[in-house]
Amino acid sequence: MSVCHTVVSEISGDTISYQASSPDEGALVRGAALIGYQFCSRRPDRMTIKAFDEEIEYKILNLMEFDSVRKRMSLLVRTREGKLKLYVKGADNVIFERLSRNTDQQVINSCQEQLKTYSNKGLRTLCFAMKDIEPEFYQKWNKKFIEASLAIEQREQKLAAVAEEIETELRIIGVSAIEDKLQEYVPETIRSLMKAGIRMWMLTGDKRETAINIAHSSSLTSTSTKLLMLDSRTYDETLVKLKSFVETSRFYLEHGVEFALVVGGETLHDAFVGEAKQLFSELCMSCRAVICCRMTPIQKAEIVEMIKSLGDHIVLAIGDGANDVAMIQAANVGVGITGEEGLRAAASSDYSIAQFHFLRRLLLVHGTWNLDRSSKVMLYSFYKNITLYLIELWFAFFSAFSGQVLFERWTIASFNLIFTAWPPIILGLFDQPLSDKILVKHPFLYQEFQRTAFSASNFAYWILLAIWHSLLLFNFSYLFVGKEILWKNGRIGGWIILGNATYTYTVATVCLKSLLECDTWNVVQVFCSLGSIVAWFIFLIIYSMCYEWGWGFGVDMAGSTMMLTSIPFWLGLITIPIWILLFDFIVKGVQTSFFPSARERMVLAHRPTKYNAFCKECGWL
Ligand SMILES: Nc1ncnc2c1ncn2[C@@H]1O[C@H](COP(=O)(O)OP(=O)(O)OP(=O)(O)O)[C@@H](O)[C@H]1O
Ligand SMILES: [Mg+2]
Repeated sequence: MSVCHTVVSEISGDTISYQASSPDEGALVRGAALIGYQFCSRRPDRMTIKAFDEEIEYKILNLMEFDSVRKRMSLLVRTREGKLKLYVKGADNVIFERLSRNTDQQVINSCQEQLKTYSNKGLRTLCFAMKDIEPEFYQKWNKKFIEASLAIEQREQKLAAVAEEIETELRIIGVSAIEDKLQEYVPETIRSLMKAGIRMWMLTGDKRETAINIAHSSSLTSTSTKLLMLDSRTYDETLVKLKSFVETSRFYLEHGVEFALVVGGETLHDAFVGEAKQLFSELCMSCRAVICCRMTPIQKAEIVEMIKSLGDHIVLAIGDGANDVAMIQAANVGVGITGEEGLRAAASSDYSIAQFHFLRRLLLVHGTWNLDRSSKVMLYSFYKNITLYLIELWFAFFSAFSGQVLFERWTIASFNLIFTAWPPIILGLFDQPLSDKILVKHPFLYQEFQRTAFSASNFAYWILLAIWHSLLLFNFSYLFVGKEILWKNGRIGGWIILGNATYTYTVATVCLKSLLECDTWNVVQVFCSLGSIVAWFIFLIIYSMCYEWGWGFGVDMAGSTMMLTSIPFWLGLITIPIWILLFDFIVKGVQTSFFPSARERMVLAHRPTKYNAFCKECGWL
């Protein structure tokens, strides 16, 4: 424990502190120090340990580093007496495969017994083994090792192959167990996410018993969950097992029995082939949870790819170690946890969080808000553009397809750029359909928002609404300022007055519509919507003066400010947007009162009790 590792020590005064890239190694070295074998220092070629009061120095000859595929590491040292010793530590299955054939069966049995006891308690286990190396063998082997270390191509594979040659005929020297404490609120988070309709899979490099235990303690499975163990070694065996499990799962589903699937890394490649793949995916999709143990990083990524290929699934992968990087990158959404295992996972993820339980807020609150906001922004953007441009179409019918456009060209260009730019931006940034506390408290809302935020019918509704609004806007505008006498002196308007008035009513309707669509009003939202309408008036006044000031452009708009002195124009501004939006308001009111969705019921149930918000469904301030 105090020799075979890659921990680095820092000595300050009498105390030695350890820096370890793997928390397990740090724990083992500290554990060894507690029982009298203190690791003191490491230089590139030698290390010192203090066994009780005696200092022992080892010359470090070769280090075969740990990786998640080899699931072991080894260190070859020369002792003071000149003997060559290889120390190996790693996962139980890899160490047992490499033990000497002469190993006493009783020792193996007692180790396995001990490992079982530990892993049933959810502890992470490791096996330790060693071997004496003959100098002649070492000479030959070391040449190959140096060659592999200097290789430019496939260095890792070559080093692993050389290591494989020496890591044989081992003598077991013991097993260890480390408690891998769950972070805070892991069970609560998993329960919430499952209630939100998210399927949870646990992919771990750990052994089966430990994985099952951790699944229990993290609420992924409960005591009543039936476990289907898929641990066969051959394809035929896997196929037979899968067929019977599919039958069992159908029975469980019919009788409402909760069940989970446990798959080992060795079985996984068989489950991904031919007929087995079909059965495996059916089984996985019907389980409460899937636990995959003894996974290599590549297998984790393969599973993510498989789920993505099974249909319309969005996969989120969350992990904290370097062995989770491939999986995080393969997933649609990758989340890395920064912590004891370094920053590799966080660096390759889309979102990085410090604690697992932040995932609950990330998904249930920010996920829900973002989905709702993005859908609204998108639908609203389609709506406002269709509304404006269809008016041109109605005008084309009206002007017998003369080619004349209703709006002045700069005002058309400024519609998206200035006068209706801010309402959707603010809607997308600040709208809060429900407060974060409610969303965390009622995880089912996550699914409800997914169902209602965006759908083909919703999209069609907005398009039809835009067509309807554009028709109303054009016809009402024509009614108010098209032919009527607009001024006291008996003058009527004309094309440019009709165009500017229709544009004004459109900007007002579209900006007020954004207020009607957002679930919460705040100062910025109100300011931007009303401010956009005011901005149009300021633009109109300045632009209509440009020609007069001799700037050489804006001839079409010259003198348009006279529109502002017409009473019918102002009458139209007060009534047209309100008439148009009143219809929307009534539709919404009827729908919310008589056919409320779960989301609307929640909004009504949690409406603010103070004079601090606007609840559009019940229409009170
Ligand atoms: N530093 C190490 N030296 C030797 N063996 C190790 C070391 N760290 C882990 N192992 C063994 O290798 C196995 C695989 O490790 P890996 O890091 O891929 O997954 P894990 O840490 O067990 O699980 P997870 O996927 O949840 O991180 C471990 O279960 C353990 O038995
Ligand atoms: Mg790990």
